[in-house]
Amino acid sequence: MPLNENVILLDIEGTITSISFVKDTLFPYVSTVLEDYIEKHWNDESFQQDLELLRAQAVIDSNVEGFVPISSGNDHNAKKSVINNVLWQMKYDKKTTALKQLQGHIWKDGYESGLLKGHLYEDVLPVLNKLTDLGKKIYTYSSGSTEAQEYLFQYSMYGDVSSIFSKYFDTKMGPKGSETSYINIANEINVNCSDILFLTDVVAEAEAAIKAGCNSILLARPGNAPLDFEKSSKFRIIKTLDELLKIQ
Ligand SMILES: CSCCC(=O)C(=O)COP(=O)(O)O
Ligand SMILES: [Mg+2]
Repeated sequence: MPLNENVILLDIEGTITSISFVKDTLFPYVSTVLEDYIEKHWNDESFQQDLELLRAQAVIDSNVEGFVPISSGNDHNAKKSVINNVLWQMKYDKKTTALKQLQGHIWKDGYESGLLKGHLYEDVLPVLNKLTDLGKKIYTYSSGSTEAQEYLFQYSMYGDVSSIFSKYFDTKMGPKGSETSYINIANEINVNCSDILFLTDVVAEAEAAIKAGCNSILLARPGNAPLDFEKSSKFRIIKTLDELLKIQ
């Protein structure tokens, strides 16, 4: 079966980057520096925009069990409540645009100081370069903000590899489990869904992409959650991106 699609759309965590890098390095970095970051950046325009999103998300979340509210104002209690709300969202690995935007801004310092280096599996760059040579366009779609994605690639363990990617997409296109999000991405890049191959480690995301009319392949990387046998049985499952070149 040839690789017919011209657009390769990649999930990041669990697909081209290890889940361990995200859960054991990126997320703990945020938890560690969060208090200092908020103290230092509270009055910055960029943080005030992040705060506006966090407050809007808090209104949406207010009925969720265990919800941690954000106090109004700019005093110590307000700052403490923001920290506690962010830690609560992170505890449940919430994929809200508000949390993801703030995390991206916090990781920027870590990447620029050299403390963070974006992880990529070793097969990723050689295969993406070959696919690019074959005329394929490479895009990413992650719950991580587009800025967070760009930092990961600019400051990757292989140096700045951001030029391989035509564009990054995040939850501003919609949640990854919703078919509409894939239609939005297709519209953004002016192609039919049938011209997109979406690679992911999450069956629900693959199913949403298929419903939208895209093709989808599942990644089974070491350290990923085991794939549900029945639900994943209708998909091709690959262990590394090398297998994409074999279906040329
Ligand atoms: C762009 S790196 C940060 C990844 C992240 O925050 C995340 O939630 C991972 O989500 P993905 O959609 O890439 O599985
Ligand atoms: Mg993933």
